[in-house]
This record gives sequence, C-alpha cells and structure tokens, in this order.
Amino acid sequence: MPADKSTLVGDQNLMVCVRIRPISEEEILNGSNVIAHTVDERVVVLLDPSEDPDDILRANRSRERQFVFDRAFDCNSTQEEVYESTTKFLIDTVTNGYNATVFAYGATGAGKTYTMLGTDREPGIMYRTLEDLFNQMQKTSDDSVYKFSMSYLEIYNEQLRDLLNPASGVLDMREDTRGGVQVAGLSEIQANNTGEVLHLLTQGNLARTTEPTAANETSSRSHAVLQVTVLKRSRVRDVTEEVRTGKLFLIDLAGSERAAHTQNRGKRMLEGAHINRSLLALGNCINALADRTGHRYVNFRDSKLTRLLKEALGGNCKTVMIANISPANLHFEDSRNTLVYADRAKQIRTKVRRNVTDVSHHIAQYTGVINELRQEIFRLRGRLEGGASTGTASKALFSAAKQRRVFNTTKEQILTAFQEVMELRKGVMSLDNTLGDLALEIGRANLLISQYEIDRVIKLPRSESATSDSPGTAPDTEAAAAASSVVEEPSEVAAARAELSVLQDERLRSEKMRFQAVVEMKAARDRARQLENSVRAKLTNEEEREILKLLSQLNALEMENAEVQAEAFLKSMEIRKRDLLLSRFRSHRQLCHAIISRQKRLLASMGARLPKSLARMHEVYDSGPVDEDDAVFQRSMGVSLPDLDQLESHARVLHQPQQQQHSTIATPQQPFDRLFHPRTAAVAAAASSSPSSQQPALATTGKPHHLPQLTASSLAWHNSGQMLAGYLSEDDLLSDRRSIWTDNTWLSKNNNNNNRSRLKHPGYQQQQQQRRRKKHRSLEPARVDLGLGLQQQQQQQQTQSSTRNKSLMIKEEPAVPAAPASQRKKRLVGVNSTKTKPAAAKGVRVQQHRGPRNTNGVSATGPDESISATTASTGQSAPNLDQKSSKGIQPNESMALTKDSSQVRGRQRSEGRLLPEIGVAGQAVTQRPS
Ligand SMILES: Nc1ncnc2c1ncn2[C@@H]1O[C@H](COP(=O)(O)OP(=O)(O)OP(=O)(O)O)[C@@H](O)[C@H]1O
Repeated sequence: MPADKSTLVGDQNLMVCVRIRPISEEEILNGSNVIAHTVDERVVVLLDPSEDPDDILRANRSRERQFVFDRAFDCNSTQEEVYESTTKFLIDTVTNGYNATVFAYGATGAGKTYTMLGTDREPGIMYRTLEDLFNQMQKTSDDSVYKFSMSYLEIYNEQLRDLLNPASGVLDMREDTRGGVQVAGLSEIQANNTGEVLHLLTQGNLARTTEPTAANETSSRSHAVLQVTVLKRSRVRDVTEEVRTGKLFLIDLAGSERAAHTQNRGKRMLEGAHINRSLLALGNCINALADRTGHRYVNFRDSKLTRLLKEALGGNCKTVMIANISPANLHFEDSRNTLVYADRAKQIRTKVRRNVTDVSHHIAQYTGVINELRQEIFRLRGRLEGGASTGTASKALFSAAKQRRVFNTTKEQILTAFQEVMELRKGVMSLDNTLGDLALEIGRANLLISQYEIDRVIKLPRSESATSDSPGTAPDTEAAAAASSVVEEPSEVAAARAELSVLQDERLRSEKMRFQAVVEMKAARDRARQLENSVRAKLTNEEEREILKLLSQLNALEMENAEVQAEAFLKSMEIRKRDLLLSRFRSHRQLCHAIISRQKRLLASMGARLPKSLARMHEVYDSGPVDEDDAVFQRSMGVSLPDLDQLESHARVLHQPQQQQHSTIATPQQPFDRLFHPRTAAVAAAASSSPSSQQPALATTGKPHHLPQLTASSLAWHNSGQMLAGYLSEDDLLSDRRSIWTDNTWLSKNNNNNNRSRLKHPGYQQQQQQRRRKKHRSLEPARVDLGLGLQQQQQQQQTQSSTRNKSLMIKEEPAVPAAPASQRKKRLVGVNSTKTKPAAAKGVRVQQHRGPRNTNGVSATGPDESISATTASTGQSAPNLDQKSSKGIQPNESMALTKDSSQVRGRQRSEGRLLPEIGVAGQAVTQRPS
C-alpha cells in the first residue's frame, strides 16, 4: 500500500492520521524520555514506560505496541506536509459539492491547536485550507460561479458561542427535518478573498476561550468549529442548472485531561469535566460506529460535540481525524488512549454523496427535448471523431470545439435575453394585479359612499311625512334635510372617502409604473428577437440551428403561457369590476325610484293634471321590471318592511312544537341561523290595526333595503291590515340579515363592524349571486304566521274578527295567464297589495284554512278548510277585503294573489293608495295618500 495516501478511496471515507509532536523543553527538564515514534509513514510505535526491561518474567513480552494508520507524522513533519497529506485533497471534494470534516483529537497539550491553527510563522490547516480554497475558486472562476461563506463557533462548557459575533451570547442547536444539525442565530459571513477570510479567522481565534493550565500554557478550553460553505454553479447557463453545495468543517477539539495530572481546580476543573464528558461521548460514538456488526446504537445526542460531529462521523461526509500525541513518557496514558480511539475509528465506514440541487428555469417540461438533442450532438460528435482520419479528425475536432463554444455562448445569450423579457413580463403582471386590486377597492369605496348618500336622501321623507306631504311644508322639509346633513356621517363612510383619494393616487402611480414596464418589456422583446435572428444566421451547423429554433419556440411558448395567464386574470378582474358597477347602478336606480314616486305623490296631492305624454310615461314606468331592490323602492315610498328580528321571532314560533308556538314569541337575540330550518318559508302574518284606523295598518319594524324580491314581493296585505301573506325563504332572511342597510341602522345589527370588510371580500359578490340563484330554486310553499308577533296585536285580533284566527296557505300552481286589465283592477280592490313576482311566475293559489283556534289566535290548518283560490286563474274578482275585513273573512272565501306583480304594483302606485306605511312593530301606521 502506498505510504502517501493523500486521498480517500472506495467506501473509506474516514482517514485516520497520527501526529507526534516534538518533545517540549519542559518535558525534557522534567526528565521525560521519548516513548512514541513512527516506523514509517503509517506505523506508530508506543513504548510502555511502566514495564521494566530487566524483568525476567516479562522478558519475552514486547514493551512496544504498534498502531497502523492512514498516515503517521513524527516530530519532524512540517505543517505543510501535514496539510498536504491530510486536507489539501478535500479542496476539490468541497468545491464539487461534498461535505468534509477535519478534526484534531488528543489529550491537552498534544498539539491539536498547533496542527489546526498553527502559528503566524507556521500556519496550520485552517489557514492553509482557506487560502487554497480561494485559490481553487479563482482558478476555476471562468467556468463556475462560487459563493463562499463561513461561520466559526466554540462549544464551551456545553454552550455554543459565535466566535465571529461573540456578543450574540449562547446559541441554540437544532435538528432540521432531515436530521441535520443547525445552530440557530449563528452568523454566516460571506467573504470574497483570502484576506477577508483570514481576517475573520484571526478575529474568531481571539474570541476563543483559552486559559493557561499546568499541562498547557495556552490550553484551549473549548472545541472550536470552523464551518465553510461553498456553493458552485456553472457559468454556462442551461435549461436546468446544477448547484453544488460543499461544506467543510475544521475542528480543533479541546484536549482531554486527567484531573490529577493537570492539578486543575475550580473553574478549570469544571471546564475539564465538560471537556472530558464530551470527549467521552465522542469516544463512545467512535466505538459504536466502529462496531462491524452495525447493531450498536450510536448515541450522538450525549453531548453538543457529538451532535455537531454526527454528520462527520456517521453521515454524508469525508472525514479526516488527526490524532495528536505527545512523545513524552509522562503522557503515556493519554497517548495510548488516543491511539486506541484512533485505531478504533479506522473501522468506521460512511457513505458519501454529493449535495446537488437542480434549479429549474420554469421550462423543466422541455428539458427532455433538450437532453435528447444534446445526446444527438454527442452521437454526431462521436461519429465525426470515429470516422475522420487523424489529421482531418484533429482539425474537425478543433473546429467542432470552437463551434461548440460559440453555440454555448449563443445559447447563453438567448436564455439571458429571454429571462430578461420574462422578468419584465412578471413585473407587468404584478402591476396589473395591483391595479386590479386598486380598482376594486376604489369601486367598493364608491359603492359604500353612494349607498350612504342615497340612503340619507331617501330617509328624508320620514320627517317630511311626519308633518305633512303638502307642498306648504317645504321649509320644514328643507330644515329636516339641513338637519340630516348636519348629522355626522358614519366612520365607515368617512374612512371610505379618505381611502378613496389615497387609492386614486396609488392607482395613478401604478399606472405610470406599468406603462414604463411595458415599454421596457417591448424593447427587451425586440432585442431578444434581433439576437435570435442574427445568431441563427451565423450558425452553420444544422443541428445547432435546430436546437436554437426549439429554444426559441420554448421561449415563445413560455411567453404565450404568461400572456394567457395575464389575460385570464384581467378578465376575472373585469367581471368583478362590473359587479361593483352594477351595484352602483342599482343604488342609483333606487334613488330614481324614490324621486319619481315622490314627485308623483306631490303632483297627486296638488291635483295637477298630467300631460298625456307624462301620464303615459308613468304607466310605462309603473309596468317596469321588479327586482330585489323593490324593498328600497317601497321604503322610498314611505314604506318599511317587517323587521328582521320580528320575522325571526315569528319563525321561531313556527319551529317550536305546536303548543309552544302559540305561547312563545322568540326574542330578537335568538341566534338567527337556528331559527330557520332550510327551505322553510315564512309566509303570512296576521297584522293588527286599530279598528278605528281608516288607513291600512301593517305594523312591522324596519327591514333591510336589500330584502330580496321574494321576501318583499311575497308580502301581501289588505286595507284593514290584518293579513300578511307571502313567501319567505331562509336564504332571503340570511342574506337580508347581512345586508348593509337597514331602516333604522346604518349597518345590519349582527354585522355592524364586519360589513365593510365583508364587502371587500372578493367572494362576496359571487356569494350573493349564488344565494339569489339558490333562493329561486329552494322556495317552497310554507305556512308561517307572522302575526306581527305582538301579543297585544293578537289580543286585538281575537276580539275583532275571526279572520284574525285564520292563516293563509299558499300553494304553487302552474302558471296562469294574466287576467284582463279590468278584472285585475277589480281584484286590486280586494287585495290591496300583492307583490308576488316569483309566485306570479309559477302561479299562486291561496288557500284559506280554518283550524281549531288556539289561545293565541293562530289557526291550525286542516284539509277540509282548504279553499281553492281560483280567482287568479279564472280572472274572477277577489272578494273585497277592505269590505270583508270588518266582518272577518269567511271560510271558503278565496283570495288571489295576482301573478303579475309588477303590473299590480304599477297600478297600485298610480292609484296612489297601495303599500301601507310600515312603522315599528305594533305602532300605528302612517297614513297613505289616496
Ligand atoms: N508539531 C509541533 N511542532 C512544534 N511545536 C508544537 C507542535 N505541536 C505542538 N507544539 C507546541 O506544544 C504546545 C501545546 O500545543 P497545543 O496548544 O497545540 O496543544 P493542544 O492539544 O491544543 O492543547 P489543549 O488541548 O490544551 O489546547 C504549544 O506550545 C505548541 O506550540
């Protein structure tokens, strides 16, 4: 076996060397003699000084013990020699992405620090390694790009300290997911040249804990670990790029010491105990790792040192152990122990692999194609090399090599140009993203403000109607308007106004940036195209041309992909913006409804004769479509719809067992969701009104503006205000509950603070749409006695009329054609207001039931009592409920809910007598102009 074995071969990844230091003057003065020496470059002989040569009984026993290592250095070996034989070869190892460790082991004063650090005149392994590493990186910098960083720590008394930043205090050691050890908070400093690195090393050494002991004047009281990380990537850019990460640990351990021998006391003794414990743990690990059976558990967790050396001893690492011993007989025990451990360590076998990461350039899917083409090039090159004669072959090879270089450079240029374009495209996309978000934010702020403004002006007639609708009260109205304008606007609106100007500034800024980015991107794209064209013209090799063509196609595909993504994003943004715009238009239409109806009322009250054209326009307006915003319209007419809490109460009554139903009224605080069973529709309510009241009375509290159409349109009432019938689905109520605007409060009660943020949520509009769609599907007839919920009303009902003990059952029927106008007019006399848009679409039959009376006057239904409301389908006039009300509705009387709600509403409007004012539950209602 060659003596000089300055490398690790086969599966042997641990190299064990021994270095015997020269005997010191002090040892000579103490009368020591040399007991350790090398026989050749691998064999060390240790003489046992305790054995007497004159002892006849032991005459045949050898006093020597031989140890064979990978390399043995005697006292004459120089620092350079040691470095070159043990560490130099690791430079390549590390720069090629492998891990490597060099550590010095031995008793105190054996020469570990001298070996690892050395002196100014005789620098040790650390300095030399760092120097060579930089030289190596510089030498190969044409082909590769390197990144160098280093950290330096010490383990002192089982505590970690950062030697490059001692102020950071005690550091923590953690294990990562792959079992690797990380030191949290350890500074990792990047260096660009040897000077910087050596300066850092000196700085770290100065911070290291060293103390004079009896055994060594400058005894290292800690284990010092220098960690160097080298990242290497090829300069030639490729579709996939390989990054190799090599780590090198250079460790100067503290020396083991025997307390008796060192005569340490106090702090030194404690340090020694820690050092010994960690070295003992290291020895145990070496023993376990060296076990050939492989069954022994290796306890790396026993000390910080072994945890840190885990990778070096048992993992993915090429390791060099330098065992240092003193030649003096005084240190025989220490030297023997060291040699025994080192000998055992030779048995350790580890598996080493390269640390390589692939960096994909987002076109990994095309790598296969490129690789195939590359193989094709190699195949052709092989054919070229094999087929040509020697002279021509060398010429061909030379020109091929030259061409390859040109090709590689070209490829690199094209990839760089493409990446530049892609980066700029990404920048534009990100700005589009920002602009889209800003547009939505602006839209939301505008919507909030406009909804607030509209609601404010729509509310004005309340004060107006409280006094009079007559034109003579205009000054009061103005005063009310003025007073209302003085009212401080809600914080949400104020915030939206403030936000708006900031958002608009931001949008302007982003638009400018986007414009700039687009200009740059176009220029970069042009440059890339020009480059491609010029390069293609220069290439003579058909294969290379093909590759470049493919590369261009890949780039184009990648760009196209980005464009498609951007387009999809812009489309989705546009839809969201339009949703917001639609909401604003809706708000505005509410305002228009309010204005028109008030003007009409004003004209009616003045007895003005309308020009024919205007009257016609009113008719057309009245027959316009109805939608969920009707609730707002109704309110603009001075009508409030039932209070949500009120509805909850009644719904709760309905969901209780029969007996309880009639005795309990739900409180508004009842959790809303629990009150309504899915697909349950609340339908009718018996309202109470004072018998003396001449005008329709329907007492409810405020209903949110966004009461969906079914809720609003399904509420029917007649002049005496006793009955309220309709459809009310859970979804309606849920969505209403979350509506922003309510009659009496700025934001809905349950979501006062959340509404603004909910509005901002991107899924909000979509969710609302889904809810509306679902609502149309899920409506089913159901019976709900709203009864207006108040016991006092119910008592009134009991005493007044049997009508109030009845409930209405509404059933779906096939759609029927609209009744002629004359008949419809008649019906309208009987049913004051029937807003039944969805019901109209399907056809509605109202069946009246008279069930056994309960104490609350809520009737139970029975099949016998169902009465077909054929009026609607046959076009017969419905009974005039205005008249009937005083007598009470009799069994078998039919009441139709008209289908064409928009027309009915229109007529009601034109007649100026529909839609009773709905005030707070149980309160007297406002008089309607007739
Ligand atoms: N090969 C060598 N040639 C010359 N002098 C040496 C050699 N090895 C060690 N020495 C000297 O021996 C002394 C002790 O060496 P060193 O401090 O390196 O021991 P150590 O093993 O690091 O001890 P500790 O564990 O206590 O730190 C030092 O004065 C050092 O200069």
